Amino acid sequence: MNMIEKTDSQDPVLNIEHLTTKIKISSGEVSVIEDINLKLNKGEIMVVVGESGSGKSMTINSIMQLIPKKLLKGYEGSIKLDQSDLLTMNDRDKWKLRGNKISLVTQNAMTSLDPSYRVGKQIVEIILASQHVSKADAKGKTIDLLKKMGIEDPERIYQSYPHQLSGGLRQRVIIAMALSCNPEIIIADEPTSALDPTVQLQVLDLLKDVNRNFGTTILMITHDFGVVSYMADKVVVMYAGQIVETGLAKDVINDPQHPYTKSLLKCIPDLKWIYSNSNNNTSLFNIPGEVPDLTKKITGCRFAARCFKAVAQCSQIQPELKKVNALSSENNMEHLSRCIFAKED
Ligand SMILES: Nc1ncnc2c1ncn2[C@@H]1O[C@H](COP(=O)(O)OP(=O)(O)OP(=O)(O)O)[C@@H](O)[C@H]1O
Repeated sequence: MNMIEKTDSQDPVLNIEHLTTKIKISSGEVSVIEDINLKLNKGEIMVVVGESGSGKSMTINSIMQLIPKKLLKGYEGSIKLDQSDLLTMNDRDKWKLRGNKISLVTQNAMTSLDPSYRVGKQIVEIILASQHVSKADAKGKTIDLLKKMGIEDPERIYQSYPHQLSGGLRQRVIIAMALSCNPEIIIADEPTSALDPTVQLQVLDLLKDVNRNFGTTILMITHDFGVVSYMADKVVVMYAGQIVETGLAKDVINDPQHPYTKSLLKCIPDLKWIYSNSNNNTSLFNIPGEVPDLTKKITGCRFAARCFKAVAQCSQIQPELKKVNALSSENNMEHLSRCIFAKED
């Protein structure tokens, strides 16, 4: 029986429930992400933010099923794409569903492009593999996509090799490539972190255009809250493998409840140009200490050792995610925080 079911437009495009991913380590196993819940509706931009080691890549690699077999111990929970659970379907259905629905945009365009082929040919190959079109139509579609990515001379870029392009142009090509199989979701893994600041903004703008013009749902990961405030409809703040705060981006930015979120917000040099009503401190700030080693036992809140608000109770009891009083009542997105001091609904 084919496991791929039809989508109801009301259903989330991606629905992750209680996802825990365990990997093998020399002393046994460790949960690198724990009890992750994410719900993405069509056309939304969700940004997952956190420092290095917070579990962003493991979340994306779990969705993309990219964790090497020799490292993976197992998954718990579900990852539903259009109602079908990637974790319970057979490999053939899984690759077909994933291949047709999700495209990945990575931070280093050079690793996604084959240096020995002209970029146009690489996009044409993807179109020919995913759609029943002629070679001439695939070329026409590629030129059209390059044009839609804001590339002024698409014929020249089509004929170029990856190393002949600037970082920004390469990232535009990668986004064109990601769109070439008409995905419902683009997963963007730190798509701008290898670029100059001015080019970063152009690529973020391009992703916003893609979201608006193609209706593509975007799940992005970043360590930079500036990117969250510029891009996100919804935000998920991760720390040490857990979600510590989530909600509509404007609620979380204007009324952060978790001390980790507050600290990340303080790390942004200047938010005012984006949120004119923001009262955030504009001085540069670093969070002292490091994300804990997950292979060691942690009692209590995982952020307690670095938290400016911690009390004795914080290192004794692990807090649950609890619903806080959201600023906005629109949308069905709850504002949740994993802190005993979060103001309850
Ligand atoms: N190959 C691995 N072996 C052991 N532990 C790993 C491995 N890869 C990741 N981890 C652990 O999994 C946890 C989550 O890491 P992950 O790479 O998802 O974080 P991240 O937020 O994506 O960080 P970065 O921004 O540096 O990629 C961390 O505790 C990390 O040490």
